[in-house]
Amino acid sequence: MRTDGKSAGLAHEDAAALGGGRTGEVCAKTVAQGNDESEAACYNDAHRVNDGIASAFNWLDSKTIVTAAGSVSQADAGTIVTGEGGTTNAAGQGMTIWLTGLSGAGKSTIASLLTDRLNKLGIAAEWLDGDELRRILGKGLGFSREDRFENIRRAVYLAEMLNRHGVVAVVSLISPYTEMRDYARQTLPRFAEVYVDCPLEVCEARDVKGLYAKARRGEIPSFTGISDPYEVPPSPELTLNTAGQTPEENVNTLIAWLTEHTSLRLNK
Ligand SMILES: Nc1ncnc2c1ncn2[C@@H]1O[C@H](COP(=O)(O)OS(=O)(=O)O)[C@@H](OP(=O)(O)O)[C@H]1O
Ligand SMILES: Nc1ncnc2c1ncn2[C@@H]1O[C@H](COP(=O)(O)OP(=O)(O)O)[C@@H](O)[C@H]1O
Repeated sequence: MRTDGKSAGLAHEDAAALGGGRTGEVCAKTVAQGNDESEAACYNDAHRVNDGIASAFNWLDSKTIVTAAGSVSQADAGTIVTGEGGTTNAAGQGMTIWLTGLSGAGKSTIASLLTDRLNKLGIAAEWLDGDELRRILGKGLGFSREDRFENIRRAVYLAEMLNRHGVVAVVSLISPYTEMRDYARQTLPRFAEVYVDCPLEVCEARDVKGLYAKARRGEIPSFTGISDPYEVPPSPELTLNTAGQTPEENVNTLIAWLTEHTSLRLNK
């Protein structure tokens, strides 16, 4: 895939090159073997990747020129842009809201609600979730420190691409190491680290996916909080306590923070 800003499209093989599930080698094989059902699944996965990334390009304003060669040029910063979904962003509003915390802390719940709220407020926002990213783009990645870092690198790559076109990226990844989150902070243009704080005992009692029980039985090695570290962020932009508050209260706190500290137009 081109990363020089000259190409606005993502071809099927580009999605595959990102390393996603059936979009990689397996796809090449199934397509070659002419297996219709698997082939359709491959293309669906590739298109999901395409949709996620290409949605960044839905927010280009009316002054944006899309050339026959597929290159784009963005109009002046501050212009209101309208996408198919009816959301609007001003160029230069792209930022990343990075939710970090233990499994079961509430990252996905908050990220999903926040993305919805932003979209309803007319802000183009995309949710990049750990589980989903790993399913589509995480081919071969486990949970060693190196693999987690690679996972974060891929998420940062996508977030940067979305940000470049004014889209707010809402990222929910455990991202357990300070070094990894600092990499994201240094790489992304506008970045807010949100610590989704919940005591391990509460996460374990929730055990949304039954993974803590498995980890305690020794069936999942290197499980964050049980047999692998989680480094509490030393200075996040915001901490949300999910043990004592509802998801809606947490999202209201986040929206209030964004209103005060960013240029997002949230008072509509
Ligand atoms: N060993 C181990 N440790 C932690 N989590 C595990 C593990 N194995 C599987 N899972 C499931 O994978 C989800 C975490 O993926 P992430 O991509 O967010 O992790 S990381 O940022 O790369 O550390 C995590 O999802 P969430 O519960 O939504 O956080 C778990 O469902
Ligand atoms: N304030 C809160 N914020 C987020 N989730 C909460 C909150 N209070 C209770 N929960 C519950 O905790 C669970 C969190 O699960 P999830 O969002 O998948 O966590 P994570 O993505 O961090 O693994 C959900 O069942 C959710 O309903």
